Amino acid sequence: MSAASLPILITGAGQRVGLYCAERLLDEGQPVIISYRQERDSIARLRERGAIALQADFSDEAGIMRFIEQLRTQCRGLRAIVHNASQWLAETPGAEAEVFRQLFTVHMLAPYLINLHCSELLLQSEQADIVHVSDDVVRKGSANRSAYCASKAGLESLTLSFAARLAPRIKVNGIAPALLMFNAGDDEAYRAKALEKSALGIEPGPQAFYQSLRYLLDNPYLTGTTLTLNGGRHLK
Ligand SMILES: NC(=O)C1=CN([C@@H]2O[C@H](COP(=O)(O)OP(=O)(O)OC[C@H]3O[C@@H](n4cnc5c(N)ncnc54)[C@H](OP(=O)(O)O)[C@@H]3O)[C@@H](O)[C@H]2O)C=CC1
Ligand SMILES: Nc1nc2c(c(=O)[nH]1)N=C([C@H](O)[C@@H](O)CO)CN2
Repeated sequence: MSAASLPILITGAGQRVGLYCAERLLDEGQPVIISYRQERDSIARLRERGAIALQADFSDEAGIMRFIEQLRTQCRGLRAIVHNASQWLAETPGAEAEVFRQLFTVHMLAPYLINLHCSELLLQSEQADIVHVSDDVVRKGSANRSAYCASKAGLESLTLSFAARLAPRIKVNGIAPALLMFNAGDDEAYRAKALEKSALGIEPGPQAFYQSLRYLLDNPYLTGTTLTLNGGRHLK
């Protein structure tokens, strides 16, 4: 079936980067399915534009499997799956194991189970892609967010494994961003320090990410690749 008519699934697209990508795909006439955890005004706007929005909490296996069952009733095939859902959690003292479990579940178990159970939907599309969203911090580790970093490193390993497992019919790649968008609570000192960490010193916004996603979706000769999108952080 022609790729253009089948939807692209973006997980965690109720806000920020995922929402921006969903809006841009809809602008281009691409059908979209999103998952979201919390109800937001953005969800209604996406539905008004024709997107299918499925509520899902990937904090345990049961929630992931409920989403997969819902998804399979909503579409007969998929053009691509973008594993964007993520929590940027630091380990809170005394709750380290629970934080680690949550991060492993959303960043590794959810993509793993969704890929296992939904790759047959991708096989309905002439062009088929899976995109894992990791983090440039995997490159050197993180003293402050070790569990987050480890879970994203595991996701990068899944990129390699699924690329080998699903070739040649399905391409599997990743994007490893550094700072894309600050959060509302980030103060000036934090912002200045974060900008200083890269050679280009900018907050690029979600459009830089979307350009990378477009590249992976449009290029037929890429699989098992994780794109660095970090403003030259590795040069500092
Ligand atoms: N923003 C940045 O500067 C950077 C982002 N990245 C990566 O890029 C991607 C997009 O970043 P950004 O837009 O900031 O991401 P967000 O922090 O906004 O998270 C995206 C969505 O993930 C959803 N989510 C979180 N936990 C769960 C869960 N357990 N089950 C289901 N959904 C969940 C949230 O849903 P809800 O809001 O409904 O709870 C949220 O809207 C992420 O993978 C992130 O790790 C990497 C480096 C830098
Ligand atoms: N799920 C999220 N992951 C990350 C976020 C975020 O807001 N949500 N933000 C970052 C930072 O921008 C970091 O890259 C620079 O300080 C990392 N991951």
